[in-house]
Amino acid sequence: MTKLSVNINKIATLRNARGHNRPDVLQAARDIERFGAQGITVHPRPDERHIRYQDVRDLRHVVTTEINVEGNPTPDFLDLVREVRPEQVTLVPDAPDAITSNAGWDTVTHQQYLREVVADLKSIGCRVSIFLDPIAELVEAAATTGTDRIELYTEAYATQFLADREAAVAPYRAAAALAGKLGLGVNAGHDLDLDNLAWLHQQLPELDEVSIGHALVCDALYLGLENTVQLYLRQLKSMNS
Ligand SMILES: CC(=O)[C@@H](O)[C@H](O)COP(=O)(O)O
Ligand SMILES: NCC(=O)COP(=O)(O)O
Repeated sequence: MTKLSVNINKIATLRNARGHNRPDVLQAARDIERFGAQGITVHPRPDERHIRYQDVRDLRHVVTTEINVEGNPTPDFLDLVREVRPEQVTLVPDAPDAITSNAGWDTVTHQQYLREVVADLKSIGCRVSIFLDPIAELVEAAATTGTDRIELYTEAYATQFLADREAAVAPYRAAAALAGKLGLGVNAGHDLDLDNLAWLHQQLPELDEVSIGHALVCDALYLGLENTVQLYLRQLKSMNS
């Protein structure tokens, strides 16, 4: 079964635009779970332009499924996850000023560093996932760090999907199969939407979880949050049920 973890960053972006508490990020998380999502993802950035560190602390008392906290393991980030102890931490090598995540880890170059971070996070009970591009040597190097999972960075898939869905998915299918052989779980995320999700899901039987935020929140403006969450869940049903 492939789980849907909804990234609520963009709900916080809207809230922050006015400085009050509308929309209420914690209530949104509760509702998203009630609508059927199996997890809540947040990616607090150093400038706290959307999810704030305090939101992550508060979510710990609200989320009953799983919290997935994404980010670059800076000292502040590591202090936060040590305090909150989310079910999953996804390591993303983004620069402080990145508009959004724009690269995966070079797990070959940063193998030793990642090994230390992974061990630290696993020692406090977090499942760890490493965000990377679908390249065999990156998957192999990730496996040596002790990580539980990888998260395949799907921006390239999403960009190519409409022109050639088979070419778009081929490297992801190979990377997921390799990860499975190496004993790693497989997550995926970035720019997934109602058009491209079902094909990725059908082609990657190893897929444990997708985290989706930007497109899902955009769709919710037109379709409503409950309906939207259920439409995304439906894309993940074909091989699950
Ligand atoms: C790792 C990843 O792909 C997501 O976390 C994405 O970067 C969302 O972050 P933003 O909401 O800041 O764009
Ligand atoms: N890990 C990916 C994520 O959380 C959401 O990415 P996006 O759907 O906002 O592009």
